[in-house]
Amino acid sequence: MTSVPDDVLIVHGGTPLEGEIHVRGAKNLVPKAMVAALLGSGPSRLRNVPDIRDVRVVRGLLQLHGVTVRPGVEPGELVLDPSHVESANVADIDAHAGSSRIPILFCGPLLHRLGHAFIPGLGGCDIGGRPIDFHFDVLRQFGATIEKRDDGQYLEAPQRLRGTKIALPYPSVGATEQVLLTAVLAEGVTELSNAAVEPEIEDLICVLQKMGAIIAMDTDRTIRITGVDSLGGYNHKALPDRLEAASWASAALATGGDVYVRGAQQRSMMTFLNTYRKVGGAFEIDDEGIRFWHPGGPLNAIALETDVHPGFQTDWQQPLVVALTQAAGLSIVHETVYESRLGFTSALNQMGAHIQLYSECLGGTPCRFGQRNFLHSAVVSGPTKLQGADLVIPDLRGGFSYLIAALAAQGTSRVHGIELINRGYENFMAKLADLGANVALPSAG
Ligand SMILES: CC(=O)N[C@H]1[C@@H](OP(=O)(O)OP(=O)(O)OC[C@H]2O[C@@H](n3ccc(=O)[nH]c3=O)[C@H](O)[C@@H]2O)O[C@H](CO)[C@@H](O)[C@@H]1O
Ligand SMILES: C=C(OP(=O)(O)O)C(=O)O
Repeated sequence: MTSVPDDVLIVHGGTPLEGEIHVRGAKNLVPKAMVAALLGSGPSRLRNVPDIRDVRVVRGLLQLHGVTVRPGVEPGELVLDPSHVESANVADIDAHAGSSRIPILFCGPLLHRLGHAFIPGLGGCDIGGRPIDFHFDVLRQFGATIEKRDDGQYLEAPQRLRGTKIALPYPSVGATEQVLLTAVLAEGVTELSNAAVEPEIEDLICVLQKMGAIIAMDTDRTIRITGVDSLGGYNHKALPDRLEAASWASAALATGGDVYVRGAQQRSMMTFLNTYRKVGGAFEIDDEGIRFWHPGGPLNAIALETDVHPGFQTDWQQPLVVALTQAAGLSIVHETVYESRLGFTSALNQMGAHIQLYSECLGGTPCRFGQRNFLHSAVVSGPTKLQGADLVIPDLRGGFSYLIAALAAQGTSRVHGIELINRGYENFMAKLADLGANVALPSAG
């Protein structure tokens, strides 16, 4: 029998979410900008840092590597000082195994600084195989040697890493960041083709440019990096979390509510906003954020395909699927980024949704998973009334989706494993309370 986590939230559904919440810096940028501080000769200042688990994990890892991390003058500011990296004692690094996906990005900076690196096993959401072959292939191209042992990967750079010509088999976000964080101090020019160009990557490039890096982005997914001999610190305000913002937008739609997301930015959410409008959601953009609401009447079924940027971001998919259970007709969802990101729908079906999974590519575009028997397409038929249920959170976005479903449902749900949500949603319990959600921890009665 699988064990059920004992961190439970009791959700009494049926109340529309209404009010205002604030999103701060992006989970998918902030930890990487923190790693970039390792490349500098002086301290860096990062602002708009959210208090989420992935930030705490990277903070711990950086401290283990000799980086001093302390709060700055303004709330959400971190000052990262890498002056003592060379004398750090990393004996306890095993304790960080399985914590997040970020440790793999320490490779380039540590190789430049120390000539060697040890990377413990990675964590992150269980939504597919999540191999790291691209990362090691590119590091080898820069001149690193890699040895896999039982406890993790040992890397060495006997000489200064050299710029190289790299073509990624797929525009992987992490592998693109790996190249950036390695190429900036490598000798000569690196040309990366088929790069990922997500807004968080552009923001990381802004961070690196502030440190003294020379990075040019072409329009065709090619990034050219001219290596420099040294980098300084940076002062940067992290871009807001477009993934968290979209989650609250989906929650507003699914519960028939009205939520102002302070900090949400149109530019990084254009594809989401187009889809939101097609489904029948309303939004209004101002200089400080975006108001999202359900305008009344039926929602529209849509065809949705996730993709790399500028396509529909995969991390937006799970929360929006809950809103699609309330749309009239058949919606089609084709998940092309992760092979196993639709498993969370079986719990929605237990709540009354009608979602059928398929291994064929049901969107317009055949993807990498079509011939491989992965259930990566869904047909959602709606609208269906949802009923409260006992739910066990499977992954970060799936977890938030279960919260949305429980809030939209009639009756009471018990959502187990809520601690996982803290990995990417700052203070979500307080935000739920601010929006009038009827939720309680069991100990609070
Ligand atoms: C911390 C962080 O920023 N996480 C984000 C990052 O994850 P992450 O950087 O892990 O995602 P990738 O873009 O690398 O993965 C995309 C696809 O490439 C494949 N792949 C990737 C690397 C590799 O070495 N080999 C390989 O085959 C993956 O299995 C996946 O199918 O981008 C994803 C796609 O926007 C987001 O969903 C995650 O929220
Ligand atoms: C998949 C995600 O994150 P990670 O890469 O950190 O597992 C996510 O944020 O939805």
